[in-house]
Amino acid sequence: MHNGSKVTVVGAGNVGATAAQRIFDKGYADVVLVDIVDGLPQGKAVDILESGPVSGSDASIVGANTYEETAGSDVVVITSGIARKPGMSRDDLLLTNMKIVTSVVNEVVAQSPDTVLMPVTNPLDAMAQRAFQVSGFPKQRVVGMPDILDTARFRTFLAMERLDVSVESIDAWVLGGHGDSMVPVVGSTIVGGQPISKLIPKGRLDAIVKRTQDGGAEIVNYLKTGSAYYAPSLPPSSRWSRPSSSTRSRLSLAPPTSKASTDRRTLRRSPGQAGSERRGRDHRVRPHRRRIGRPLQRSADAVRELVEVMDNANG
Ligand SMILES: NC(=O)C1=CN([C@@H]2O[C@H](COP(=O)(O)OP(=O)(O)OC[C@H]3O[C@@H](n4cnc5c(N)ncnc54)[C@H](O)[C@@H]3O)[C@@H](O)[C@H]2O)C=CC1
Ligand SMILES: CC(=O)C(=O)O
Repeated sequence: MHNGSKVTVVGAGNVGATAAQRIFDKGYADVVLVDIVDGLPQGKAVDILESGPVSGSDASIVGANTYEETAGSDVVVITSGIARKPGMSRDDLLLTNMKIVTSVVNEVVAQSPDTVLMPVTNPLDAMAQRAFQVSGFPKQRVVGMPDILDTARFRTFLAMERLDVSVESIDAWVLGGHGDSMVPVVGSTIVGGQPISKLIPKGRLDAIVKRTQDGGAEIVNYLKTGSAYYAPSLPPSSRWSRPSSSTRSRLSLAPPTSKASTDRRTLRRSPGQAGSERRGRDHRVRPHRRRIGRPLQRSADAVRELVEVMDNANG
């Protein structure tokens, strides 16, 4: 059932182990699960492997505390790092996770120089930027995950408004960074061919936008000892192997060579699929640029501040 691809997942905690399980279950790739905790990735990998006869997966999965097994990975998903607790923002994780992501990227790139890096660790935009800097990869090979999550949350909350349609019929987009200032684009949200503003009153839409922006905090406040991991562990690699009409956009990052270029590049979540889809998306978002321009600028500023803190920390 698997297709010969190899995905490494670094971090065998909540997000990493769940992502590994999903990739394995679907047979998208053989999986290497890496963690610094002795026995943790090995134990989880064997446990997942033993589920193969039940899930019907013939993929392989191994756990490791070092990186030799990861050699030749097509994709490396980076989930290693600390997660926030109630009262913390994603940004509070910055310097601790910067050091972890830096060392992990050095290790994985040494083994898989042609891989695609997919950082998940928070604060995501800053970590993706870090991975980009440390790896020296072209921006197309450093792809942050969160817009899949943010957009999934937005679509879920819209679907809860008794629209009586499948979530698959809700075509929506969230732009900007994966932080409190993310920008759900109400103006380009379409349900069954209808603009969302025709189906849901403005007050409710405002509340849905806010709930999407606070989606991570909502779950942290329930869990108290960690953050969300089921929705965040959607295996993005499946998007590459199985593109569909509901393919979401992805965030790619480029170097902050100037304020303007940081804004433009940091905030462009480029569809990771066909050029035709990209043109379609641009066409849909362009009319709303004026309305979302300022919120996107705020989101870019927030990301830039984090990148500057990292640069000053010189880690
Ligand atoms: N961008 C996004 O949308 C999301 C990001 N996250 C972030 O993902 C990260 C992981 O979250 P969880 O899995 O819930 O945390 P967790 O605490 O369950 O797992 C983290 C794992 O990383 C491992 N680790 C730490 N340092 C390491 C290193 N140097 N090398 C290898 N492994 C190392 C730990 O041993 C632990 O097993 C957090 O930073 C969290 O904020 C979580 C959900 C969504
Ligand atoms: C953890 C996180 O970033 C989220 O749930 O959005």
